[in-house]
Amino acid sequence: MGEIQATSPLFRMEGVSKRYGGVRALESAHLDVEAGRIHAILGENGAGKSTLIKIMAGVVAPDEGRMLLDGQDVSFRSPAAASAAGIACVFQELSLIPDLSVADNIAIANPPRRFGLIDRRAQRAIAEEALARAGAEDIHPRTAVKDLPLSRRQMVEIAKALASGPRILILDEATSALTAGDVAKVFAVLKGLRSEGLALLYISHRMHEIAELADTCTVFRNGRNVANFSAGSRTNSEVVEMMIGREYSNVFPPRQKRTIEEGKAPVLECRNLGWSDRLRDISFSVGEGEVVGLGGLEGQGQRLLLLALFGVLRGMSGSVLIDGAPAAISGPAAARKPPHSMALIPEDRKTEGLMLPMTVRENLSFAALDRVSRGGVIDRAKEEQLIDEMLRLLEIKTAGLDVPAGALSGGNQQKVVIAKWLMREPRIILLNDPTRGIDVGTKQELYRLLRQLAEAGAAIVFYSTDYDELIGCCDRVLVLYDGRVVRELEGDQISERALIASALNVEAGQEGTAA
Ligand SMILES: Nc1ncnc2c1ncn2[C@@H]1O[C@H](COP(=O)(O)OP(=O)(O)OP(=O)(O)O)[C@@H](O)[C@H]1O
Repeated sequence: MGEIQATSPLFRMEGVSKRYGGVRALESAHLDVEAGRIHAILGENGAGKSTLIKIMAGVVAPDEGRMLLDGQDVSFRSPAAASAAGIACVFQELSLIPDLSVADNIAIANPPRRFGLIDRRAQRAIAEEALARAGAEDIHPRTAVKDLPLSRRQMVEIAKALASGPRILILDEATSALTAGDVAKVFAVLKGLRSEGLALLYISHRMHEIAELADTCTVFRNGRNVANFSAGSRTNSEVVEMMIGREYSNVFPPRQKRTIEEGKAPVLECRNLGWSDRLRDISFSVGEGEVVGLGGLEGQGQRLLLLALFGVLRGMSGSVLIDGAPAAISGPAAARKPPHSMALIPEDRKTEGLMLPMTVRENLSFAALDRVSRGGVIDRAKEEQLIDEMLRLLEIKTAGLDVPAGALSGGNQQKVVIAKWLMREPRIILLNDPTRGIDVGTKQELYRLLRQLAEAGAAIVFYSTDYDELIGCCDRVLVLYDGRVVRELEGDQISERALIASALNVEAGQEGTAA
């Protein structure tokens, strides 16, 4: 249990609970937050982390318990009330309005006025200062948010939080959409804010981020705070065990030594794929049972390559062969169906993967319609059995099958997306950085599942921004740079060092900037 400080902390939460219907999202939670410290909140998907911070940020009202700021009881009826008290939040889902400019978004809650009108000049100055404080001075305040890539939008989000002049800054997986360069910048900014005396709450599933940033850690499990300790005083495995409440062993399943049958065509082969100047002369093949990784810095063509294979891009040059025969994949609908039987597991569950107002059952059974219906009639027993299997395999935590997908925690929503695709039993599985926001325990299950699918004959292409994942999961890794494959690493050659060196394309000495 957490040690309680003798002096009163900047912020304290005592015995806070929150239930959603029958689900206990938070159960008698206790938390002390100190000024000048970075406090990591850890826990598996659905442990209650987002609920905790939504309560702190005035988004959700607790059912019971109290909160104290500077030793005084506080309760926030709205996000504006929490913000006025000095609590700002950067959520994992972006809150910016795409059609407005960066400056409008930053000042939206409190625009500066002059003679009753919005003072554009003052607004721009506020935005410039906030962007500079967030280490994003390169973003122009007049740019429309919709014209910025996701990682830059996230920086605007951080600037927006800083513009309210918070004493407590909460970041809920705020770095999961950032490029490595931006993450390094954000970390420097956060450390600077710490030395200015801000209290920071940091939620992330990435253990190396916690190790680098945090001073204090609190672990939540099933809505309760189960441990509180100084960062660095526990090993990673110990921390994970606290999170998942069971023993934790090696994350990655052993890599298989594969022997490809002579004369057998690879399941998937691309020859000289090109698309505008963004994909250039890409050739590779994936055999039955193989997991081939795509590595490199973000934005080097990896996502486009997956879209190209899935039939989304028009006007591609080169050819794709499946089982040795030229494949004419006219679009995603054709890609999904036999004989191709492809699946593309997306990273962005909100726009590509899930129908949030629909129930978990509807989301899942819709995907597997071909497998659960015969002659146009849905076999309910079969549907139930398939869905059950997936819920168990991926440890999806939901109050039931008939709740809307939008009521699941972020990580659990992503698991439903993965389940949805895997239920179709695809033969070619394309994964687009699918484990963002997924807790370490479930990642382990996912890696095992991928291995099993490969062993059952699937061919897998796995793009990941997480080096550990490429090292642990893949038989080979193709590193992309500026739309080309610049290196192919195999077996034990796949190391962090090799991946980083080839990602920067240092050996080839090629000039260029990463997008
Ligand atoms: N609006 C809601 N309606 C119903 N249940 C909810 C709602 N919001 C959260 N829950 C449930 O509360 C529990 C805690 O969810 P919460 O989002 O706090 O988890 P989390 O620790 O942030 O997870 P993740 O790491 O996946 O983001 C989950 O079981 C979730 O399904």
